[in-house]
Amino acid sequence: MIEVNELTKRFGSKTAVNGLTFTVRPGQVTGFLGPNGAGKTTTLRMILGLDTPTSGGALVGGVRFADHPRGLHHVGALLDAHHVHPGRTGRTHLRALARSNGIAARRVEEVLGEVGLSEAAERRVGGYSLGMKQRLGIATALLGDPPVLMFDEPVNGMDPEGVLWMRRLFRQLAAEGRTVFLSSHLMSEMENTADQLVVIGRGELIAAEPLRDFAARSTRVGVLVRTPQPAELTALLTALGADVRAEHAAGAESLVVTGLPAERIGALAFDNRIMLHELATRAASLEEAFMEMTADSVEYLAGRTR
Ligand SMILES: Nc1ncnc2c1ncn2[C@@H]1O[C@H](COP(=O)(O)OP(=O)(O)OP(=O)(O)O)[C@@H](O)[C@H]1O
Repeated sequence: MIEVNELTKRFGSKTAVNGLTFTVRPGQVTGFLGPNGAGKTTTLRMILGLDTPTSGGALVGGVRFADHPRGLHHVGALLDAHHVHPGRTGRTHLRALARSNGIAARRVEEVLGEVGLSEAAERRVGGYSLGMKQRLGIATALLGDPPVLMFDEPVNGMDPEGVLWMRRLFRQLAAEGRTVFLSSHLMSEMENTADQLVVIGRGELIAAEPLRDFAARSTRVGVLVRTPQPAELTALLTALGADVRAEHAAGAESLVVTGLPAERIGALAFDNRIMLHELATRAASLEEAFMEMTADSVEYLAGRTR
């Protein structure tokens, strides 16, 4: 379990993390989401005792990380995959860590196998691809068989097969009863992986809830309508108080209507001899819910700086 309480971090006049409070529970995968610069890495670093909070604090397994002598047995983390000496081989890197943490050399071979690096173990890390470095970072996190695992943007640089492997691994680690906390700036990476979400923007908490609840809160749930008479239908729909937005997807012009059910829209079109090519209720897209809820907190928008 990770408990974050009123965590705040200022760098000079910049507030990177502002009064964050949330809990990450064991037995589930929790996604830590926010646009670039939202404060995810700073939060993870404070949880790990690598940055000192300006105020507030974080507990891992009920204790402050800095107070815990058992290091890798307590929490496993992947923060920066490049943070490995390039001249070392994967195996030497893991063996050195195992030795300094009182972990048997046998465990190094186990984790190398688990992350699929057994064959590359004798190669220098400097020649590893980013995906291989991420795998090595995951092996490092798993070395001490810890109950709590934290990964910062683990999917970066992974190929599609690697992404699938990683998803399965995270789900398996959670099924074993561990606390699994993953950061990402992309909702699509969480959609098939996370049970719970902690969403932040500009250092502040936006949501901490099950992924399903987060999706359901999207206001963009609507009805997709494709018609060769969009102007006529739009006029009728807006006269009834519906909200109509034109959307260009897959080479076709569509309308997304909110405020009226599909049945009413179909009946309205029929009564007014408007032809429909498609009429479908759209489920909430997680990507949309995320974009909508973090829209006010994106630091850098294309074309303008907020
Ligand atoms: N050491 C530092 N000194 C000054 N400002 C910092 C420092 N570290 C982070 N920041 C600022 O704090 C904010 C949060 O940064 P952080 O790296 O935690 O965000 P993030 O959510 O991890 O973003 P990304 O997805 O881009 O990694 C940013 O505006 C960043 O520029």
